[in-house]
Amino acid sequence: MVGQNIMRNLIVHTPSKPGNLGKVTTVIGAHGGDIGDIKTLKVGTLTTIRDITCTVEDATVLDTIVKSINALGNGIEVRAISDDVLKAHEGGKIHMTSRMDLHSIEDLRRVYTPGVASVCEEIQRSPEKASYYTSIGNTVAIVTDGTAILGLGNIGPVAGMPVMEGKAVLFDQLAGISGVPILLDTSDPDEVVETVKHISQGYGGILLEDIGSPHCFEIEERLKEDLSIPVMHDDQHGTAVVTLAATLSACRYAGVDIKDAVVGQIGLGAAGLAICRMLMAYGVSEVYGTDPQESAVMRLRQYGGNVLNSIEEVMAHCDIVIATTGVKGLIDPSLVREGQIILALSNPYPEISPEDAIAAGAAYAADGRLVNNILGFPGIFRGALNANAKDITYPMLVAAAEALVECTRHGDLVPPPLDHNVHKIVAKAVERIALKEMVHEG
Ligand SMILES: NC(=O)c1ccc[n+]([C@@H]2O[C@H](COP(=O)([O-])OP(=O)(O)OC[C@H]3O[C@@H](n4cnc5c(N)ncnc54)[C@H](O)[C@@H]3O)[C@@H](O)[C@H]2O)c1
Ligand SMILES: O=C(O)C[C@H](O)C(=O)O
Ligand SMILES: [Mg+2]
Repeated sequence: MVGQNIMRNLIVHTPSKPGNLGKVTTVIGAHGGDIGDIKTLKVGTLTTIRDITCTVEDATVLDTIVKSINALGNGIEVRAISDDVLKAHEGGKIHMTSRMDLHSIEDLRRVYTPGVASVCEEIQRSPEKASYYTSIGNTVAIVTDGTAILGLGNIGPVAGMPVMEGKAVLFDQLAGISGVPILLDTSDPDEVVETVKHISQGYGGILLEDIGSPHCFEIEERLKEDLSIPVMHDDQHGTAVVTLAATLSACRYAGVDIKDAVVGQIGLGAAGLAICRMLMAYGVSEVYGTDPQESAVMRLRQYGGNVLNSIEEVMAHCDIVIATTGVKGLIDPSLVREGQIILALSNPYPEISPEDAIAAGAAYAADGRLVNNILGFPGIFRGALNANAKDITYPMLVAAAEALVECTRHGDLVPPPLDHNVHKIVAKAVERIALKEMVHEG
């Protein structure tokens, strides 16, 4: 559903009689509202109160829905509309907490002065003990310059903070990692690299997030080169891992060897170029891409990809089409061919909705809510930190993608993002490869 832009909660009162909820949901659906959760807040003898989560295209549609529900009459009424998304963000989504309780002066002396001094000295004598006696080894900096926040563009790091806090929530809940947002007021690669290098000793890893192309490429390459902790640009490699997993599953259902698949990538920025590179490195021989920016197209050529001139050409030529342009509704349903696989991954709005793609003949279709790097970065970093890896390598990323395929139920493209077991399996697979690589190096 392209354009399902706003989510609101409708507090609806109905007389406590069967059939009234049905009337309300019918009205919402008839006007194009997408119903999420329905919570019953109160069942009284006379009145039932429900909280209905509803996603709609814009405020006008919402207004029409509310008026139409109220027009049902007979005591059916929308009593309040609340914005639960904004409410959930009040005060921010994260908070640094202590792992120790302070109950006594003794606790204080152990946790803080003077006891703490001996731990400082211990680390001074043996710096490697910092990973044991501090939280550094389990903390990842989430670094952004705010230049490519989702598909919203260059809205700046402060406006992008809710996304960074979101990534920290996912790190914590899915991988037990502390994620600390770092907002940079510069996009200059020299300055970004210098700044991140200067703060890096406080972290076990660096997740670069929503840094736009092309400067993201240089920044990531230089930081990987200069730092001896794992560095990964999520929008490049986290996305590529999950997309490879989805592509592997899709090929399996279509009975096609991924190496023989004809893949087209629309948008060759951070996500798109990394997806192409990942698929080519995995052995897909026919990878095509398109992008209005000549420099983006040149980069694809450099890595051995083929260039097509338009979206129409990609849609006409490729069996699997992946889009990461940030442009809502870019793919016209008339371009979709029977049996095609369409992954329209831009957030918050896909290039074509899965429903429209399927209706137009696609065999499989997904958007960026489903095929999302949430399935990649938490487990990848958990595995890398567990192994004490100095880098995140291509074999570690492939292991993550293959672990995701293993966890995918038949008929789905990727596993459910909130299944903690999935993230554990990804982490284990990444850790195994990291340890193997370290043995080879050592
Ligand atoms: N689902 C996920 O997990 C996931 C992960 C990363 C990025 N994304 C989404 O992908 C989108 C792009 O992110 P990014 O970090 O790669 O941004 P980016 O700015 O680096 O890249 C966007 C690219 O799309 C190109 N583009 C714009 N209009 C186009 C058009 N009409 N045809 C072809 N190409 C076009 C641009 O020239 C640019 O090269 C965003 O919406 C983001 O939310 C999704
Ligand atoms: O944040 C997401 O949902 C995925 C991705 O990192 C994006 O930028 O869209
Ligand atoms: Mg991102």
